[in-house]
Amino acid sequence: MTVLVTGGAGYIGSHTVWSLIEAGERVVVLDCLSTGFEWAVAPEAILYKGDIADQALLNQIFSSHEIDTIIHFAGSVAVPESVANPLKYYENNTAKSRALIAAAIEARIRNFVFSSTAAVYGTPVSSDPVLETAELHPESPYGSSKLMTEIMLRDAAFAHPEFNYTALRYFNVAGSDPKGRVGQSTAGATHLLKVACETALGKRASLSVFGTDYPTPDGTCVRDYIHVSDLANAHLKAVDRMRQGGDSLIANCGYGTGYSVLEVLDCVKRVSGTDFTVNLAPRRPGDAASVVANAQKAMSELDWIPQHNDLEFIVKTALSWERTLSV
Ligand SMILES: NC(=O)c1ccc[n+]([C@@H]2O[C@H](COP(=O)([O-])OP(=O)(O)OC[C@H]3O[C@@H](n4cnc5c(N)ncnc54)[C@H](O)[C@@H]3O)[C@@H](O)[C@H]2O)c1
Ligand SMILES: O=c1ccn([C@@H]2O[C@H](COP(=O)(O)OP(=O)(O)O[C@H]3O[C@H](CO)[C@@H](O)[C@H](O)[C@H]3O)[C@@H](O)[C@H]2O)c(=O)[nH]1
Repeated sequence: MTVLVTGGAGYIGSHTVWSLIEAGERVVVLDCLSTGFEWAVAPEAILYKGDIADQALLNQIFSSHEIDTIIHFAGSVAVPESVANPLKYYENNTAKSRALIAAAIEARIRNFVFSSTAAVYGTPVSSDPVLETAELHPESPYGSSKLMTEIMLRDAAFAHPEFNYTALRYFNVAGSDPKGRVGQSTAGATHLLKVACETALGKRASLSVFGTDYPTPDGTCVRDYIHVSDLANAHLKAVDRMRQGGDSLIANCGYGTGYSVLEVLDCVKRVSGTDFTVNLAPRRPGDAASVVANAQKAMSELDWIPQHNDLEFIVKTALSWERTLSV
């Protein structure tokens, strides 16, 4: 049995590929390297450079390897970019996922794990950690593009009972491999923790806080930051569960603790020992005020036990990876 990892040269995908290899899995990666890196793919994995919607390439992969599971990370990931260029997101995240799901069903692949997101919730009505059953109100084209894929998976799994999926709704993924092999490497990132680490190390002159008038304790947006290695491990648990006959599942992946933008910046300043310049700026379109996970379902259904629920550890690993990158 072999696992096909789309987007396995990217940030979360490359960490998951390393975890799969360490668990003794055979791994094939499909990645067009638009934001990923060939060097990030564990050497034991076989890399196909190409697009997830390339039917001929998918047929070649399916006929050359005994794929029983697809973990589908490939996609476009930046909320502000999705506001500026929504059709890119509906194409790369929704339309191309449809093509991949269709090919998987055609090839009788049984298990499909999908990278979904907390962005499907928008700002939850209640300030309590959000459950999977909460109403879904994405506030950006990115969130909508991911929700549409979840809906396709739900309907496809209903129509094809032999096809099962797990949609993991990631909260804000951060940090890097504690063994130092991979980390978040794409230049021009918009993610808060990555931008803050770049600023702390002098790669950017300053950082802007987008919005200080949100209905949150300090007026800045609140997010649930999860260490990338814990998230990678949740995928392995999802694969195990599906192989043992577990049916389709949607589960949050976060820690259940919210940090405001200012709290994150304080932590980066403390850990790095740098007092970098922070500018207060207007709100960024597409941002939800506050979203924090209730991850009980992932813990009970997947038997997922997070190991790195500690913002300082997340920041330390993110900083140590950032130091290895020249730009
Ligand atoms: N980073 C986060 O905080 C976060 C949170 C929630 C969900 N996600 C989801 O997790 C997944 C991985 O995100 P990431 O942060 O690792 O991003 P990333 O940009 O580092 O990785 C995406 C990978 O997919 C590849 N790719 C993109 N489009 C492709 C295509 N059409 N065909 C083949 N390969 C393609 C890229 O080259 C890259 O290697 C995404 O689907 C993203 O939406 C990320
Ligand atoms: O320079 C910056 C960058 C970000 N922020 C703020 O920090 C918060 C977090 O932003 P960011 O790190 O960009 O994450 P999100 O917009 O919450 O989206 C991330 O988290 C989602 C899950 O919650 C994923 O689906 C997305 O792929 C991923 O980009 C938001 O309030 C931003 O406005 C700033 O104030 N300044």
